[in-house]
Amino acid sequence: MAEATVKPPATVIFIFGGSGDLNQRKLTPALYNLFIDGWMPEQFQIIGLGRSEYSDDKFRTHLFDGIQEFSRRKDGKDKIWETFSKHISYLQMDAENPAAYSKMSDEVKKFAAEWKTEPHVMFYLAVAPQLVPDIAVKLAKVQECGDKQKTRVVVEKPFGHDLKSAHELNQLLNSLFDEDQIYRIDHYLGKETVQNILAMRFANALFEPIWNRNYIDHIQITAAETVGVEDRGGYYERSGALRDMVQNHILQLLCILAMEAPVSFDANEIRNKKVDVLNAIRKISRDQVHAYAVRGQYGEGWMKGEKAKAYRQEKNVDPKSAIETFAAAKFYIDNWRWQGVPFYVRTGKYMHQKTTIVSIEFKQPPHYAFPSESADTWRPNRLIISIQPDMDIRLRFQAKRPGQTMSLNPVDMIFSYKDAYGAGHEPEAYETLLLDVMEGNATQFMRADQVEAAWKVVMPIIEAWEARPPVDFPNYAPNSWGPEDAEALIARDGHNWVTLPTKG
Ligand SMILES: NC(=O)C1=CN([C@@H]2O[C@H](COP(=O)(O)OP(=O)(O)OC[C@H]3O[C@@H](n4cnc5c(N)ncnc54)[C@H](OP(=O)(O)O)[C@@H]3O)[C@@H](O)[C@H]2O)C=CC1
Ligand SMILES: O=C1O[C@H](COP(=O)(O)O)[C@@H](O)[C@H](O)[C@H]1O
Repeated sequence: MAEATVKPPATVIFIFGGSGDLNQRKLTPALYNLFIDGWMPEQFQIIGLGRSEYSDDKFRTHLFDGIQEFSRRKDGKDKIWETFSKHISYLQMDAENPAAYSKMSDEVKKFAAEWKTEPHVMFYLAVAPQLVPDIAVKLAKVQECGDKQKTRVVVEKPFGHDLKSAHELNQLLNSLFDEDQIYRIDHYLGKETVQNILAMRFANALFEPIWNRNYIDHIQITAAETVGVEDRGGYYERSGALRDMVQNHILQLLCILAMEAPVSFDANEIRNKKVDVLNAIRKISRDQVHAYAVRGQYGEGWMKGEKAKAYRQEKNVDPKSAIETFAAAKFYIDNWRWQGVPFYVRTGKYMHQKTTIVSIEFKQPPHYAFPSESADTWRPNRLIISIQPDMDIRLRFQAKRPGQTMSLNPVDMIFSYKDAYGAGHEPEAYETLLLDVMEGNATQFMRADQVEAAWKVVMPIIEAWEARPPVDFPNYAPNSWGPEDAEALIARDGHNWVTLPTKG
């Protein structure tokens, strides 16, 4: 990340779930990296909240361990950490106890007096979703002690459990806070390569003219993980792959790929363009779900030489669980740009390869003038955007093989972030998004209507699956690409899922 020129205003950051996994793994490492790069405000305090008992020092050590394990910079206990850690403290409180909230107001007042300015206040809700409504109601009272315009509430995913609960949560939050105070976070939107799709599409004249149904045959999005559900069985049993990944991350990616060109980078302009895409996705009727969506659950097996438990054997998982750990679907967008172009998406745990890629496959040239034998090696033009772990963009096109015959074969033109900018300099998604919150930039966050529109897309699938428990679970092995039906979903249309070669 480039060095900061203008820093965000003085800010007190309260992290509900300060003692939790997300804070240790992602949030504090992100704030630490922002600090190293000079992006943190001159005056700031990070206050972790939770019921667990921690002294400030013990809490700092716990977070430092997280930095050592998870941060992109694993710096030792040096001067920078020493300075940074002075800005961290811990407040033991039960979020369900209304009386505890006065301690938060006291903290804000204390820092306002110390810094001689009324600070911005960020409430980051990194807690289980069922706690969010209650905390939000109580926070509305805390904000009354300060300047409403300086208060921001960050809500982690999952945002609701279904359309109804998401709508109710939106109504509640909108009754307590203004929409521009609410930051519904989706960390995929903070990923460098995801943001780069916007740059690629809208800062170049090259792609936009062919970015439509006239030239694009179909689009694929794969978000595959090599990890299983690990110790998140309790959460996952109420979620599943469709709610956990498709409703949010994958549909947001689809929006960025399919949206119309924005007039400006104003938050609402971008969100309007994205919500138009969601609203145009063809509704799948419940009785058509089997033709458009596939679910899977991993059984036991082997993963990279280690024995892997079946999902149904994981901690806090029902031994007869019908929850899917894999989901694939085909969507159509009914508008002028995308009519008839299928968007295939898939995501799963314990897949063969950790990879998030977008593949855009172009149509055949209208006329093939080359010798007929060269047609054997003809492959469609394909643009692959690799989001992680490698960050690159590769364009496949036909080239003439050197020699006296007109012999063609497909080649790749590759833009690699690592080669262009060096490795390890790119900020983590949470760095970008936390800085955006401090700066009051909501462009990469979801608006209420976007979240609900995304739920509307997946609800028929959820309802059909819940109404008809699977008979074939578990139906895929760890270290595979999911159930066979997922191959059939795309093979029926004459295509295959695209993968990149695994690196040595
Ligand atoms: N972990 C991850 O990688 C990701 C997590 N998320 C989301 O972030 C949120 C948090 O997840 P995660 O950190 O994994 O969950 P954890 O279970 O690790 O943490 C939950 C936190 O909530 C706190 N908490 C629970 N009840 C109370 C209470 N009554 N009062 C105060 N604090 C309470 C716990 O603190 P204590 O026990 O000390 O009270 C703990 O700090 C979830 O919504 C999750 O979906 C989203 C993306 C990725
Ligand atoms: O939100 C979530 O995302 C992670 C995958 O994130 P990534 O940045 O590693 O791709 C996923 O493991 C988790 O189940 C889900 O809740």
